[in-house]
Amino acid sequence: MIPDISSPLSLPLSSPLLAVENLTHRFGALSACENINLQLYPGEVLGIVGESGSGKSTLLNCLAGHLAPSEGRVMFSTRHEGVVDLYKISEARRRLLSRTDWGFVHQSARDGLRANVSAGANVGERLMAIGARHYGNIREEALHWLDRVEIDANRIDDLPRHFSGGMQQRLQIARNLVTKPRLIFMDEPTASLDVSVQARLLDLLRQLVSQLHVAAVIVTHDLAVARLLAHRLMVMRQGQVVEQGLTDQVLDDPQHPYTQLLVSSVLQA
Ligand SMILES: Nc1ncnc2c1ncn2[C@@H]1O[C@H](COP(=O)(O)OP(=O)(O)OP(=O)(O)O)[C@@H](O)[C@H]1O
Repeated sequence: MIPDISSPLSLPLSSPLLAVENLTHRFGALSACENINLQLYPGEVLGIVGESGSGKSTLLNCLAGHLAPSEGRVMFSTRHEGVVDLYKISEARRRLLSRTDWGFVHQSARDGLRANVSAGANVGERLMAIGARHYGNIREEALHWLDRVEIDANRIDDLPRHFSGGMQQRLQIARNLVTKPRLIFMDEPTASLDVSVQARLLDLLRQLVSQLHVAAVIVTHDLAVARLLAHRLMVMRQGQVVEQGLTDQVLDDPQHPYTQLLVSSVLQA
């Protein structure tokens, strides 16, 4: 039988892009996340959900190379150099990987954009950081990405602060995708937006992730966001993973009492 390579279920046929082994991070005596194991395959979207303080952002920061775990390893399959242990390579190599192989979309555009340079420069400078030098090509590529995130070409020279919240998030996405990463981390990418703006951004994210076959780890407290974007879900509580599985399975037939509570509280809202 020919395997269906379009299905996320067939992804484990390739090797993982990211493999996390027994990861723990402590802040003093507090275990913010504990003994986490996960694998993420190319093109797969993993949602991490849980209430405030459950350890989602700590885990995301450990995965994205921002925060060294107290224990355990984060193995990443790089484009050119095989599998590396993220915290055994130099800070400079980790920084380069974060520009070439992955991206990070922050909850607040303030953390993910440079406020004092234009929209075009926000996108273009990521290309320059990986060696692009030809001004015409950089501007053309920036225009292409502004178009992909539905920002009008005549806004290319505007500063991000003159954009609406939704446009700023779309610009942040363009800035991240311009270097064609294979993995993108997102920390509550829609949480700061109005509901109608959220819907448009979610639709765009869903399209881009699937068209570009980019893997993603998305942290959200919003189960509707998780349902729309994630193939697989991990539910965290007090630093531990209490349940994981395919998104529809976890949300439609939650097994752990905590997940049942999360799902039922949304239904009641
Ligand atoms: N820099 C820090 N120093 C000390 N404790 C921290 C630090 N960052 C987070 N914590 C603690 O670690 C635990 C997990 O926090 P974390 O921010 O990862 O949770 P979260 O699920 O992302 O929450 P939220 O949804 O509110 O962002 C919390 O108890 C938090 O108070």
